[in-house]
Amino acid sequence: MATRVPYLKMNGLGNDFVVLDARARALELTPEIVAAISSRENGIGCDQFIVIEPARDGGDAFMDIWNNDGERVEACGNATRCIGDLLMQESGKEEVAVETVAGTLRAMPGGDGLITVDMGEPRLEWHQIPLSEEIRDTRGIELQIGPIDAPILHTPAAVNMGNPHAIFFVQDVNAYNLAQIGPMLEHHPIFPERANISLAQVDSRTHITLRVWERGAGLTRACGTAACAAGVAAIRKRLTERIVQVALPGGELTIEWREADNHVYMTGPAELDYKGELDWEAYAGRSAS
Ligand SMILES: N[C@@H](CCC[C@H](N)C(=O)O)C(=O)O
Repeated sequence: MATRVPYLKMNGLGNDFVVLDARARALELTPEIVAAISSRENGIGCDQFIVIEPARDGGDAFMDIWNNDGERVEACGNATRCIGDLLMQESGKEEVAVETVAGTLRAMPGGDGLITVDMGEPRLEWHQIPLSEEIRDTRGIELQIGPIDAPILHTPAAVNMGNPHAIFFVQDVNAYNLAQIGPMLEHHPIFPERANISLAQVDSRTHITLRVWERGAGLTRACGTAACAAGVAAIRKRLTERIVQVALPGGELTIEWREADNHVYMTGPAELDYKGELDWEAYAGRSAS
């Protein structure tokens, strides 16, 4: 008999997730099953695959995160708002602690139906990003693509928000073919764990426009950790104030890097699209063949 596994389809600014709840029943996941369910061609389709597991360290739940290519990752800002919202609704609490491999993140109401997540401290040292060679100043690392004397893109900032990010500050984010250059930069040898690649356009001291090529997922409508990383990079370069609106193709996030605790706070929407059930054996069988 087929095993029907309930799932939720959620999104944060169009960055979409298949969410499974493994708190009551453990699920035997493999990269192949995750990739099969995440496929937009013959699966359910999502940018990231999220599994809610029992808490391991006194929080409200553990969030296991996979990219749609079937690789497990450390962080996802938009999914943290979604799971935080879910856990708050379920428990009636005003604040919840979402555990991830990168640390425990607090989620709370952000006003106007939005959710705020304390994303913790950005990591800025070259070995924390990580980079494959010692670079003292990660506000602009030595990396360029295109001709040596007329590079197309160069000197990105590097920030780790639980996961690795490179941010290229440009005049016009739409002037580049990110689908073409994103994969090259994601796999550049300077990033031993690969990297999420962003193009950031500073519109004013309180507004950034951002496009993101996500490691393991490609072009997405939004990336929460990239918005945090871009905010941090812009503030470090003294291009913006400590609170910025970051506009992504899917909508806007408010990013605040507080001086008081050195933490980055991200505020934005979390949406439940629908509830479904999937046939586990169909995906497990397909991925085995
Ligand atoms: N969409 C996410 C980031 C997901 C992980 C990323 N692709 C990686 O590989 O690090 C977000 O909202 O932060």
